[in-house]
Amino acid sequence: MGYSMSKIASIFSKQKEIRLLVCGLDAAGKTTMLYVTKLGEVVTTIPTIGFNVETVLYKNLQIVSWDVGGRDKIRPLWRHYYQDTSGIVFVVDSNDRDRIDEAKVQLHEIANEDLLREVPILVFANKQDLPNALSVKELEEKLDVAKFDKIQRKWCIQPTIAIQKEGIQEGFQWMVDTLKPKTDLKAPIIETMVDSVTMKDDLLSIWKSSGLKALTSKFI
Ligand SMILES: Nc1nc2c(ncn2[C@@H]2O[C@H](COP(=O)(O)OP(=O)(O)OP(=O)(O)O)[C@@H](O)[C@H]2O)c(=O)[nH]1
Ligand SMILES: [Mg+2]
Repeated sequence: MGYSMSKIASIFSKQKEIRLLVCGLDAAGKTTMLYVTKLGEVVTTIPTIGFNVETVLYKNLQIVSWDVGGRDKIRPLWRHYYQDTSGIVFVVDSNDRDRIDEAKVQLHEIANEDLLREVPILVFANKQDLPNALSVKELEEKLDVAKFDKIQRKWCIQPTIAIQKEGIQEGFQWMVDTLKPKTDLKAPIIETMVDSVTMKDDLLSIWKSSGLKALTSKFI
């Protein structure tokens, strides 16, 4: 399935600006996903070293990516990137059974961050091409997503093979469908604010023109 960033961006085109946080343990396939998304191509990656935040900007789509493995000392810095994040994309190496518990801990830690507590969570169950890969059903259990259900948190586990460009677009489509009702909800709130500004202007003009100001100033 070949596609490019513009196709993914068009999924998001009705939204203003979408900021997604892509994270996951090292070697999960985050950089590969970013490049597939950006270029529509699989590139050869080397491990992203240090606190290396990768950002892809395209039209109204902003994807910020970093790995969440280990480095406790720099963890407070991450908060800087949480602001205005609309959704979490958590990439898991489904084949790495030894580190699935570590991935679970990281997923729940990031999901519980104050600024991210209400955003939808898309889990890319990556490397589904490998013979030892955990299935979506198994991952649901291992990652304890039932916890998210309890608090009515929106989540989805999307199987992917990043190196074959499979499943990524479907995952982003879920994200935008999930974010849509939220965006629609905002419209009446904005209108109400505009209404109240208009109302305030109307009241002020009545106030000025009707001599009420002079009248009330006698009593105040
Ligand atoms: N078999 C298989 N390998 C994959 C897949 N996606 C990524 N890889 C490989 O996994 C390795 C790690 O991928 P990266 O994209 O560098 O992983 P990362 O999450 O950015 O890793 P860090 O930068 O270390 O955090 C690379 O050799 C990729 O080619 C996949 O779907 N299947
Ligand atoms: Mg990387």
